Amino acid sequence: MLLLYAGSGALLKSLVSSKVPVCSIAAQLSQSGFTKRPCSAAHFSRQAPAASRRVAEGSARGVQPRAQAIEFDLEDEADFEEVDLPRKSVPVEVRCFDTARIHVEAGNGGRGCTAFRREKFVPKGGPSGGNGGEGGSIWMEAHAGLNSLSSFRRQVHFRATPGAPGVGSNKHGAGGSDTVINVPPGTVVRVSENGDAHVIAELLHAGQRALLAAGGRGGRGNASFKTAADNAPTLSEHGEKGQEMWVDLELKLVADVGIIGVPNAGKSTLLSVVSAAKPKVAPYPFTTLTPNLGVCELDFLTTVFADIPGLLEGAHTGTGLGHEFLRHTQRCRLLVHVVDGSSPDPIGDYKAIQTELELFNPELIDKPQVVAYNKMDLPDSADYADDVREFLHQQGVGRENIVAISAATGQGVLNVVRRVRALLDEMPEPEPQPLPETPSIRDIRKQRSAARLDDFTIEPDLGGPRLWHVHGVALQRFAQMTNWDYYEATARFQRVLENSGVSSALRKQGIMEGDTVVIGEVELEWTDDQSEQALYGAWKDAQKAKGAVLPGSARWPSATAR
Ligand SMILES: Nc1nc2c(ncn2[C@@H]2O[C@H](COP(=O)(O)OP(=O)(O)OP(=O)(O)O)[C@@H](O)[C@H]2O)c(=O)[nH]1
Ligand SMILES: [Mg+2]
Repeated sequence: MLLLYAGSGALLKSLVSSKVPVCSIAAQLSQSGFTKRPCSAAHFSRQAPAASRRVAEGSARGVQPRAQAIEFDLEDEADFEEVDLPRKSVPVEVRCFDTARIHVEAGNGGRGCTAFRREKFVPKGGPSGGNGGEGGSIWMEAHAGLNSLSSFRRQVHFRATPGAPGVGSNKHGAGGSDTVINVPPGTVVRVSENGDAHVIAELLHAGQRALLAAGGRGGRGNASFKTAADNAPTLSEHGEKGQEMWVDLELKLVADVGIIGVPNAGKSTLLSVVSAAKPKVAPYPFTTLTPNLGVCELDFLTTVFADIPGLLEGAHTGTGLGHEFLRHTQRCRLLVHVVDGSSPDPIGDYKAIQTELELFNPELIDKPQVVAYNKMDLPDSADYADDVREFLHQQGVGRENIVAISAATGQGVLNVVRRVRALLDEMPEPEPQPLPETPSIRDIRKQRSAARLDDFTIEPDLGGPRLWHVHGVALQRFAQMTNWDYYEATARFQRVLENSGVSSALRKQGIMEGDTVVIGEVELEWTDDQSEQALYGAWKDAQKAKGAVLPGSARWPSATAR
């Protein structure tokens, strides 16, 4: 025969009423992350005497016992039939409340224009194509009114608008508009490159902004290519592509005090008493799924409290979303550990949470802690307060840091706040953390233009159709911005291939007539004939194959005259 003592959790209640065998209850509970008490028979036997004594004492005093005992007959096979219980899992909405992965795409630059000034009495008016506008950028801003990343469940992709194309009469295109993504203060932004994640921004204070993706540069119009040698160029560029990437967001709340404890201990109730916050309070575990913040004012000093969702045994391994919840404690200067006095084993609860803190991050256990022994208004809790206090003292917790409270009636809550304030005052002011430098658009542009055209690598792929991949940041951008509709642009690209050493490197590696050279998204066919006629012929054929009408006219100085 085995005794199972069930506490006040809704899950336990449902299991208790369904009278499921102990083994399947244990399996169900551990599956659901509830690895607490009912895990092993050994644990039951340790708890059982104390709990039955308390139940008996409670009934003697006419108190409704909060723990129920159910008997299972190990001999009776009927008790061991498999029962199909609905699997309790953590609700879906918590899955991404403090981490999120989003895709940001800045706007492309606008296309440059090829145009010539045509005006009565102004013969040979010259090139007048304007430049394209810059693409909009993506910014991230910390917003004081937010406390979770849950909005990113609904929206994952963020785009900024592209720049407008340039037009004739030297009119430049308008810039695209920026997109600002609001996040709660305490958000860390990471980018993964080749499996390595590095922080690109950390938004700690409301109003702080960081650039995530810079918009592309506008393409130059033909007026920009006018030189003494070529005063009527037909050449213009496409706009540069805006940066795009997947970024990982992680929220680590910024609060002075973190309220921690097992589920249902009364953490949210405590927050609602010490501050004007109105978190949901309910008599079942996991009422709180996203941390709540509250501001408490005492002696003209404000303290920010964070009510962290309940932690379970095994939280450091991620059980019951432990990682997500524990992460929030990292930035708190001090912890208030709420112990549920009405729990069958308050000391076990305390120890379990301390172990989880230590296993998650040993620094957490060194944070100053105030232990709030809660629910003192209940007779059971009050009876065991002294035992618990003595135990905590033996564990090294200073007597002044153990406060018996009743969050529901407000008894002792002021003492908690006073103690918290005293500890905070004793602590040195936190040094302002150096924020990671977030590059400005100018920095990003500088960085991009620092890339050199002769900095490239060649990767042959001769297995099937003979391909030669040429990798190089500057070269790929050059290919992307080249407007192949104009012969002059094609000829310019050809010159760049020669001058940067790509052509000679390809020749050296044994490229053959008809092979394909891939540069970014552009594919070119290799021919050994490097004469201008051959290049023009190839360009003209490509344009015809595209069905493009060759630009220009008999009056317009263009390649069609050739
Ligand atoms: N009698 C009594 N009940 C309390 C006290 N504090 C909290 N409770 C009750 O305990 C239950 C749980 O309270 P919550 O504040 O939601 O507990 P929590 O720790 O935030 O729970 P989770 O968010 O689920 O982790 C509620 O029914 C509260 O009314 C108290 O001091 N005395
Ligand atoms: Mg709560």
